[in-house]
Amino acid sequence: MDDRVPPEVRRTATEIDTMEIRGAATIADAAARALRTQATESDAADAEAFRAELRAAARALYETRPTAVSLPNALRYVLRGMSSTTVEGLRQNVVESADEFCARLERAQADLGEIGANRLRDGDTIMTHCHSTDALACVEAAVEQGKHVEAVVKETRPRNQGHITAKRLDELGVPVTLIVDSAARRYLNDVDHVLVGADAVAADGSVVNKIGTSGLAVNARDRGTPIMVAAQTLKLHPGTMTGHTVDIEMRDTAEVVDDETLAELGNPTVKNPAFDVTPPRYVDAIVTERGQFPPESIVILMRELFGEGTSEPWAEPSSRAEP
Ligand SMILES: O=C(COP(=O)(O)O)[C@H](O)[C@H](O)COP(=O)(O)O
Repeated sequence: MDDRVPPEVRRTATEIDTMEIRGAATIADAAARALRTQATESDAADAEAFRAELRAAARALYETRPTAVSLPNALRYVLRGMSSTTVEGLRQNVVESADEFCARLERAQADLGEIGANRLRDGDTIMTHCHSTDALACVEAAVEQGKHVEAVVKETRPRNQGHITAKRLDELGVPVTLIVDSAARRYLNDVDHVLVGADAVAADGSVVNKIGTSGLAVNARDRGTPIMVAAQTLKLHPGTMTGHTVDIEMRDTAEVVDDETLAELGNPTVKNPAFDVTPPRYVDAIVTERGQFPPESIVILMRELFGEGTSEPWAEPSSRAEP
C-alpha cells in the first residue's frame, strides 16, 4: 500500500478486505468516512500534495474488493467535491462531500424502503439471500406500516451472511425460518417474493449479487415467485454503459474448506466466487430510491444520473466526466 496512506485508512481497507465491513452500502459508507478521516488528519504542505494523498487513499480503498460498484461510486462522489486551491479549502471540500454522501446514502435507503414496502402485502412471506441493508429497509418499512411479514432466510454459504439477516429480522419482530441454501427450491412454494440486494446493476438490467442469487432467481421464475431487487442508485454501474463488465471477486478457498480437510479429500481444486450475475429476464423489479423499474429500463435512469460514463475515482478532476 502507498506510504501516503495513513493507518486509519489502511485499517478501513483491511476491514473491507477481510469482510469485517461488508455489504455494498456499508462498504461505500465506510470508504467515504475513511476519505474524510484522511482529509481531516492530512498535514500536506500544499494543495497538490493533499490531492495526491487523497487519490492514494482512494486507490487503497478501491483495491480491496472488486465487485461492489458502490465503492468506486462513493470514492468518485467524495473526490469530485475537491474544487478548492488551498489545503484548508480542500479539507473542507472533502469533509462536506463525505458527510453529504453518507447522509444521502441513509436517506436513499429509507426512501427505497418505503417504495419496496408497497410491494409487500400484509401476511406475505419473503425469501432472502445473503444480507442486504437495502432489502431489509423494505421489510422494516413494511413492518412500520403495520404489515405482518414472515421470512425464509437462506444461510448463504460459505460466509453465512443469512445469520446476520435472521438476527436483524428477529429484531424487527419478523418470524424467521432458516434453511440451507440447497433447500431454497423446496421452500419457494411457501413464499410470496424473493427479496435480495445488489452489489452492482448493469446497464442491461443484469443484477450482480451474492453467489447463488442467479440460481435462486431461475428457480423462483420457474415457480412463478416474483423476484424483487432492492438497490439504491449507488449500485448502478456506470462503466457497463460503455461496454465494461463487472469483475466477479474470487475469494480465498479456505472460506469453503480448511487445509486439513482439503488434504484428506486429495487436494481437489476449490473455487470460491463471491458473486454471480442474474440476467434481467429473471428479475421482476429493481427498487431504487427513485422508484421501481423493470430491469430493462434501468439504463434510462443510469444515463440520467451518470451521463455516458465515468473514469476511475482517483483520476485528475480535469480528466473526469461529471456524473
Ligand atoms: O451480496 C451482498 C453482500 O456480499 P458480501 O457479504 O460479500 O459483502 C449484498 O446482497 C449486497 O452487497 C447488497 O447489500 P446492501 O444492500 O447492504 O448494500
